[in-house]
Amino acid sequence: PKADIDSEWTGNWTRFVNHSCEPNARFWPYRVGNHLVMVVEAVEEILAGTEITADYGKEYLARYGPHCLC
Ligand SMILES: C[S@@+](CC[C@H](N)C(=O)[O-])C[C@H]1O[C@@H](n2cnc3c(N)ncnc32)[C@H](O)[C@@H]1O
Repeated sequence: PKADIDSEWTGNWTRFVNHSCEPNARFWPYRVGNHLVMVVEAVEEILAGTEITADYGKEYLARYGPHCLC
């Protein structure tokens, strides 16, 4: 099943994760009991002060426009 998570109006710090074609983290779904949660998981060492980015995926970019700056 597919689900959309919209963080436009509420959320935590993860709502500020921007897209990158060379991301240092990824959105990764986990099921916790009956809940589907999305975690932000590092895919490489991220030094303090580095912007955390993730690949939004083709579907998002096709729908909302190419935000890719690389
Ligand atoms: C989840 S929000 C990310 C946080 C947002 N930049 C902010 O300051 O609230 C997603 C939105 O951020 C912007 N965005 C994300 N990645 C971007 C990028 N690489 N270049 C330009 N805009 C980006 C787009 O407007 C996108 O719809």
